[in-house]
Amino acid sequence: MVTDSAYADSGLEALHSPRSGGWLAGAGLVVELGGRRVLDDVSIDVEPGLLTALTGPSGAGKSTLLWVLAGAAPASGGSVTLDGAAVGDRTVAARAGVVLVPQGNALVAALTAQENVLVPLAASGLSAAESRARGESALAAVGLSEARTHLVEELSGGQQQRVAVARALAAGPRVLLADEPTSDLDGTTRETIVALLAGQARAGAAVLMATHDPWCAEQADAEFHLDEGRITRIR
Ligand SMILES: Nc1ncnc2c1ncn2[C@@H]1O[C@H](COP(=O)(O)OP(=O)(O)OP(=O)(O)O)[C@@H](O)[C@H]1O
Repeated sequence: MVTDSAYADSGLEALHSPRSGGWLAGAGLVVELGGRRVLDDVSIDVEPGLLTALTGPSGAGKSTLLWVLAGAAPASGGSVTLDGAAVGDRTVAARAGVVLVPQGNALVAALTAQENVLVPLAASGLSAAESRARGESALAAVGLSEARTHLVEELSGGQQQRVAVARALAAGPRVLLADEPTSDLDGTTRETIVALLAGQARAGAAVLMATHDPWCAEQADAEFHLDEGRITRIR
């Protein structure tokens, strides 16, 4: 388990919005792609206050499940709810505080690290000063203060991954869905990122992390395992 002190050392506490976390639930989800059942009657609870791991082999359906839970991809069966209310499309889910860190980061390569973090904050209606403060704290927490003015296309894969996590944390999400957030990171940075995700959960958010990494899965409070579209709760 990642300790709270590891998180406190990150200096990110002040970022967390006082908004309480939401309980995100997928029930009986079915997704078919290319004639194949990628999610087969999948049910999952992403509970506020917990860091939950989603494990499983490559191609098991982890990314698909995260996208469906985020309202970013449709399911042909089942439902996704946040605190009992249906999660609509991505716009509605985003307004409700559901933040997705997709595999591949989805950063804008021609903007700086700082701009990538600030744009969604400004779009959410925060003042410029508040956005800047949150952005600086988030980038500092992932160890990228000095690189904040670098274009994303000039950053390494691991640095880009950290920018994507900083962008998500700065938003103060109620629900954070992170797809392989540590895949390109070295040991120490990996620990920092997992500590930040755990800290977000301690602050009340529901956090789901898809991961191939057994160490990352061990740090989580709960674990679901997907294999060939079928889900099992491990703990
Ligand atoms: N657009 C698509 N059309 C057809 N099949 C798809 C499509 N997107 C994904 N798939 C298939 O769905 C299955 C699940 O993919 P998904 O990316 O969700 O798995 P994953 O568990 O996240 O894998 P990884 O760990 O390698 O990222 C895979 O077999 C993949 O080939």
